[in-house]
Amino acid sequence: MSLRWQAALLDPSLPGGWVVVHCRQQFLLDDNGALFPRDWLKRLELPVLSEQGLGHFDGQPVFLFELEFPADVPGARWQGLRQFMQGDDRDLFQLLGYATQIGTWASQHRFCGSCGSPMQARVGERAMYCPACGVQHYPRLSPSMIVLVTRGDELLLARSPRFAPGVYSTLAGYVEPGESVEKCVAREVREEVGVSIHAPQYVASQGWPFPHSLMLGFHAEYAGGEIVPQPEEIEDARWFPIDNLPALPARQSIARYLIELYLARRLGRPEPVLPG
Ligand SMILES: NC(=O)c1ccc[n+]([C@@H]2O[C@H](COP(=O)([O-])OP(=O)(O)OC[C@H]3O[C@@H](n4cnc5c(N)ncnc54)[C@H](O)[C@@H]3O)[C@@H](O)[C@H]2O)c1
Ligand SMILES: [Mg+2]
Ligand SMILES: [Zn+2]
Repeated sequence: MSLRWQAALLDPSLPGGWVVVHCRQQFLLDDNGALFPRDWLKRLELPVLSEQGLGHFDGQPVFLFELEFPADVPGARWQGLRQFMQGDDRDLFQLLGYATQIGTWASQHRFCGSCGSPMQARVGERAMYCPACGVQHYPRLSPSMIVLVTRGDELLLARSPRFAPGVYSTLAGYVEPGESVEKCVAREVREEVGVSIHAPQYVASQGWPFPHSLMLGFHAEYAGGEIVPQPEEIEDARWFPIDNLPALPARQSIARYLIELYLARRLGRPEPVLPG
C-alpha cells in the first residue's frame, strides 16, 4: 500500500492544492513532474470536462482536471500512464492510476444513460447522479481474472498480439454476468488455449487502471488437453520450463508477481512482494 498517496473526497470548489491533468490515459508532465499548482493551471483555461478532488499526496490535496482533448501547455508535454508505470515512482503511479479511472468514469458519465439529462457529481460520495430520473453511477470496475497454469516445472504462458515483441504472460479475461470468478478462470483457459485445469487457487488481487480492471489472481494446475491458441486473441502459447522463460510482463503487474511467486516457491527463494 502506498503511504504517500491516499484517496479522499475533496470539494473541488475549494481553492489551492495540486492538480494532475488527464486525457485519454495520458498525463501532463513538465520538469517538476505531473503535479501542477492548481490555481496557476486554472488561469490557462484548459478544456476541462470534469474537475474532481482525488485525495492527498505527501499530505497535500490533489485534484484532477479531465480534459476534452490533450491541449498544449507551454513547457509541458503529455506522457502515457504505461510510461509512468515503468518509471521509478510507484506512489505517483498509484495516484495517476486512480486519477485515470476517476477521470475516465467522470467524462463518460456527464449525461444520463437512461434519460439523457446532464448528470451532477454527488456531494459526500464518489458518484454521478441524474436529478431528472434519479439514476446514480459509481466509478466503473471490471472484475477480471488472471491465472498462472503450471505443470510441474513448466509454465503455460501466452502472447496476445497487443504485447511488446517477445513478451509472454499469464492468461487473463473479464468475468461475465452470473459467473463465479473460478468458473471464469476455467472458461478463459479453455477458450484461450484449449486446456483444462484443476480447481484454481486464489492468490492475490490488484487494481489495474488499463482501463478499469480489478485483477483477481489465481494459480491452477494443468489437468488435460493440448494447447490450441484462440484465433485473434492468442498469437502463441507454450509450456516454458522454469529455467528457460521468455521475456515477462512489467515488474509492477500481478502477471509478473504470479510467475515470480511460483518460481520462488518452487526454487526455495524469498517470495516477491506484490506492488500496489
Ligand atoms: N495486471 C496484469 O498483470 C494484467 C495482465 C494481463 C491482463 N490484464 C488486464 O486484464 C483485463 C482482461 O484481460 P484481456 O484483455 O485478456 O480480457 P479478455 O480475454 O476477456 O479479452 C478482451 C476482450 O474482452 C472484451 N471486453 C473489453 N472490456 C470488457 C469488459 N469490461 N467486460 C467484458 N468484456 C470486455 C473486448 O472484446 C476485449 O477485446 C484487461 O484489463 C487487461 O489489461 C492485467
Ligand atoms: Mg484474455
Ligand atoms: Zn436520468
